[in-house]
Amino acid sequence: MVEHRKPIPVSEAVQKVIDQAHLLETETVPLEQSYNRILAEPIVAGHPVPPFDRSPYDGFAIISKHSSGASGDNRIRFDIVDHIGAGAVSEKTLSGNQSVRIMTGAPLPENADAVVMFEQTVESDGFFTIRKPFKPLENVSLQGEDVEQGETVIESGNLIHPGIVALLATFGYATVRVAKHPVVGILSTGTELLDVSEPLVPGKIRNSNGPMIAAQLARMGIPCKTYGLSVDNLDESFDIVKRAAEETDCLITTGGVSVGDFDFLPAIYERLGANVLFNKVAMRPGSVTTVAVADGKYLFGLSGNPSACFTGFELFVRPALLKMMGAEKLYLPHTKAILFEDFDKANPFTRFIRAVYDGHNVKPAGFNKSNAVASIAKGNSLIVLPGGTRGFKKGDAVDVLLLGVEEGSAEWEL
Ligand SMILES: Nc1nc2c(c(=O)[nH]1)N[C@H]1C(S)=C(S)[C@@H](COP(=O)(O)OP(=O)(O)OC[C@H]3O[C@@H](n4cnc5c(N)ncnc54)[C@H](O)[C@@H]3O)O[C@H]1N2
Ligand code: MOO
Ligand SMILES: [Mg+2]
Repeated sequence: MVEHRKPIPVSEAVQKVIDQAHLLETETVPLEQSYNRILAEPIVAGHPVPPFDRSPYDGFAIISKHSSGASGDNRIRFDIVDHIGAGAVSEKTLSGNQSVRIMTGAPLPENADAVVMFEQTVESDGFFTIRKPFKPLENVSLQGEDVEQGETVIESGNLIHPGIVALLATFGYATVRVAKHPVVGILSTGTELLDVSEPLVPGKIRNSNGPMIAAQLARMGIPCKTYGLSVDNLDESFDIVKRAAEETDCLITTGGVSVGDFDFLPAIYERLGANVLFNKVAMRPGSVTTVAVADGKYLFGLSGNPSACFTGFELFVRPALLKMMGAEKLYLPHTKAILFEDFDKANPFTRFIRAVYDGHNVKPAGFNKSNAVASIAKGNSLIVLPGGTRGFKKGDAVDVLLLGVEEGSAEWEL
């Protein structure tokens, strides 16, 4: 008799999954290898930025009070007593109408408190004149105006993106403490599966899920072990899953999780004594997505249908791996967008539709069945339509989850 499974809401399923995450250890990597890793220490400013008062322009450093009263009819003259570029420090201490010719990034000389841009002067040999008064600190980048010494600028748990790399470099982090990567395995199950280099033969298809998931992991900067293909045979599949689970923190299988005669993952979980968190989610595609935990290891049983498999990774695997790495922002970023075409199908379950989002409008990325592959290739986002609804019209505001965006969201907003 066919097993009847009880679907649970997507948000509950996501919560159940991340609740099982155990924190991985940390390691130190060279700054050049830190991109896309999860920061495992706060970035604390070891010095102010900028570290000294400096000129933001190419021009002349002056004492502002000596410019008072300057006008078109009363040009005020300053003598040039020194000349410095960025990297040099002037030995001069200004007094009266003295000035230093100074380039962008150079520290202000002693007593100077304003900078006149070249464009604001008329220059002659050894002096220049100006036609407007300057205020104290006019055209000065003050020490610490960007970051104060001792400030925690970025908290632990953030993803290291290029801006964070710049900040790390600013403070001299030649090495950075980051979360270790989880060891993730991928096993594609299905007697029908061929390797990508094999020619098609009747009844068979090429394995697209395995390479797709490896790329989804690569997008997160996470390497993987691939366990290749396994035929739908309980004993054989059990042996591979058992070994793979021992060798990894997280094993992702695809296929074999539904109620078919050759869907063996449910039996494998049982034989392993795994704790099945759920085996039915109120979502389409991916309703049969199953997640289990055995000996502290995640076993993600993603559906074999490519669109369901893709969605299952983004919704469940991604936040779980991020949580293991101590990340703060676990979820795909969410936005609202305007539906660009009618969507008349009923949504008994929450529906995730591969879609193209252009910053304002969103529309389904073509053929949108669970077994579709082209719409995964064309989409850059997922439209989310709540369960129990139907009849969305062009012009309606809908929820959208963005794919492939560096910075995630700290909240599950759906
Ligand atoms: N009687 C029922 N039948 C089905 C149900 C159900 O509730 N009752 N659920 C359907 C839903 S929904 C889905 S989704 C699929 C899920 O099936 P499985 O996860 O067990 O996956 P398979 O049966 O192994 O494969 C499904 C489909 O995907 C193709 N596939 C598998 N692996 C790959 C791969 N690595 N690369 C590309 N394509 C792959 C496979 O050939 C099948 O066409 O079950 C429904 N049935
Ligand atoms: O699990 Mo299936 O993908 O809902 O269509
Ligand atoms: Mg099946």
